Amino acid sequence: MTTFRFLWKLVSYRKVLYMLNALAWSLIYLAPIVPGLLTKQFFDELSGHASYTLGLGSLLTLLLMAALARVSFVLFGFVTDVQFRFRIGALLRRNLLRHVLKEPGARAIPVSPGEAISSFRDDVDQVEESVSWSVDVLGFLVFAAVSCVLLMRIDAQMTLWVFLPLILVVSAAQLSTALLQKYRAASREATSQVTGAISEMFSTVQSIQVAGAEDRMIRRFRKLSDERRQAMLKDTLLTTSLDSIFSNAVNLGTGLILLLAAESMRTGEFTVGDFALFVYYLSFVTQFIQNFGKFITYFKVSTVAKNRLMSLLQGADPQLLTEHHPLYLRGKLPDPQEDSHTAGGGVEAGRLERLDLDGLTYMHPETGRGIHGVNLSLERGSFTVVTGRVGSGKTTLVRTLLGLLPKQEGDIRWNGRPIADPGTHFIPPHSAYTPQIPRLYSDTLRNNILLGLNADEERMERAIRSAVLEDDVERLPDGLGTVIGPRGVKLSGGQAQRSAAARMFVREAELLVFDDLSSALDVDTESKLWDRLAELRAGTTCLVVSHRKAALSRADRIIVMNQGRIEAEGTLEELLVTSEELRSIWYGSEDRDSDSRK
Ligand SMILES: Nc1ncnc2c1ncn2[C@@H]1O[C@H](COP(=O)(O)OP(=O)(O)OP(=O)(O)O)[C@@H](O)[C@H]1O
Repeated sequence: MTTFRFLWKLVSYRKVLYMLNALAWSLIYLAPIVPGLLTKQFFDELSGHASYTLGLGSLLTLLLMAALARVSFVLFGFVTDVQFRFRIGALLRRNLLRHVLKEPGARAIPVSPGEAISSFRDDVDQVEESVSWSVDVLGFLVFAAVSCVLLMRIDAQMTLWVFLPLILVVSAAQLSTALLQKYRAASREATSQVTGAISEMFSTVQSIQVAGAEDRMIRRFRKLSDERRQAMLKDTLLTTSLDSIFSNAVNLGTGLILLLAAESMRTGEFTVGDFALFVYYLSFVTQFIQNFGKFITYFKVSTVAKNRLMSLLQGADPQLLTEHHPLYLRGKLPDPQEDSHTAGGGVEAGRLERLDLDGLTYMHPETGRGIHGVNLSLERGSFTVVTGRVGSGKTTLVRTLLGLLPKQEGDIRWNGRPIADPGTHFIPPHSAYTPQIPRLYSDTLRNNILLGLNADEERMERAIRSAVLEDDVERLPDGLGTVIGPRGVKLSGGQAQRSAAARMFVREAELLVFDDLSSALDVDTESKLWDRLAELRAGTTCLVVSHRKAALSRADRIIVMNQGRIEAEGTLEELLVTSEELRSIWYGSEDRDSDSRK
């Protein structure tokens, strides 16, 4: 999508507002025409060259009225500008955020969160700036046309000198386009690298301290900051140089006019009023030429911003970014649940009888590893354990099933019905999931478990009991109302995992998917958790990634993964006889389990 088309789509989002804004700024730019003519009249009257007289009082009144009119236009212009800018910026951010939220969870953004935030903030601002300045160009061109006609009628040759700098400015800006884009892209990239590094450092303070890596982190941060300084310097230097070209070209024009005017005035062809009009308009032309130059710069820079925003779409249709949607700036917001249902392609509640995976394939593009041709069937109420060595593809399998990674081949069928978009289907009440590393927020434990769900106390208590969390809740200073710190740092690893399990249980979904839930639990707690799950949620289908005996010994069926494929499957008894891989996991697990008990 070209930058012009991209900006045009944004303009057409609020056409009327844009036109009002353009009208306001055209009037602001046109307004100096009147005081210019009045000033000419004033001087012509004084020097006796006026063809008619208005009188000093009338002239002053008219000048005052012109000034008041301009002030009102400026106020109106600022109101329309702010309203318009806010709306197109909000639309861009809304569309981008919607896309990010709809992307398969594990690949939501292609950059670090810090870099994405910097794009949401700076790139959108840049685009806003460019659209906003476009109305100035319109106003300026109208002013240029009107003042050109007026001045041409007085002295055509001199008029040329007034407008010559404009041609110089446009040519200079055009010539430096490629370089400016390159420098701006580099400075934006360097800024995102720094923002990304700050966000990574803040989120991994503990790991940095434990690894004693403070000095190395600071060195890396210093290097990134240095690179940013250099990139910003080049960018600012070029932008400032362009600015100075713009203003000096205009100063040159002024000098030439003064020389020419002096000559013409001596010969008597040029009145003092004409001179005043030229000088008066020239000051505005100077300001407008600079603004025009700014617009050209912003337009070029917005190409860089547009490309960066598009890269966050990860190959999706670029039109998504400028699609027109309501912003709900006034009144009641629509129910988000309803919205996601209609947008998500239909989430019909449905009791799970049978889930089938047929030839499911996902290879991580970065490593070419993942899962290949996985076939699997889960019956209602079954407890299936996926096991295998580190890196055998267990997590990739459950993430692809849930639509957190986009499947590349294969079919998923829910009660025999193909699921086209797993990402919108495998959510509560169909399924709930606990990832390997639970994500908790700096809020109360209750809010972390509910995440906005409207569940009654009884349901909450059931979830907490299923997750074997009741004793921990009792010991917390404010029970469920205890704030658990950023990313749940006030909880132990096991408590965090069981809180994430409670979050899953409270959703009372048909299918529960656990990815290595029990890795921070002791054997007794884990056993209790599986027992309670069986007792409190009979009929729930469970898919569990684990290598631990507590889970393996309860499994109706075990799937053994090796290098992204299913190597063996069956009951524990069968596999202990037939699968070498399972035997090594089972007996290895014995050592690990006894270690964890020590
Ligand atoms: N985000 C990623 N990008 C690139 N390759 C990945 C990514 N995640 C996993 N892989 C690769 O895919 C393969 C399967 O990884 P996966 O995480 O599914 O294994 P796993 O069996 O769950 O391992 P673990 O027991 O350590 O969780 C591995 O070879 C891994 O290197």
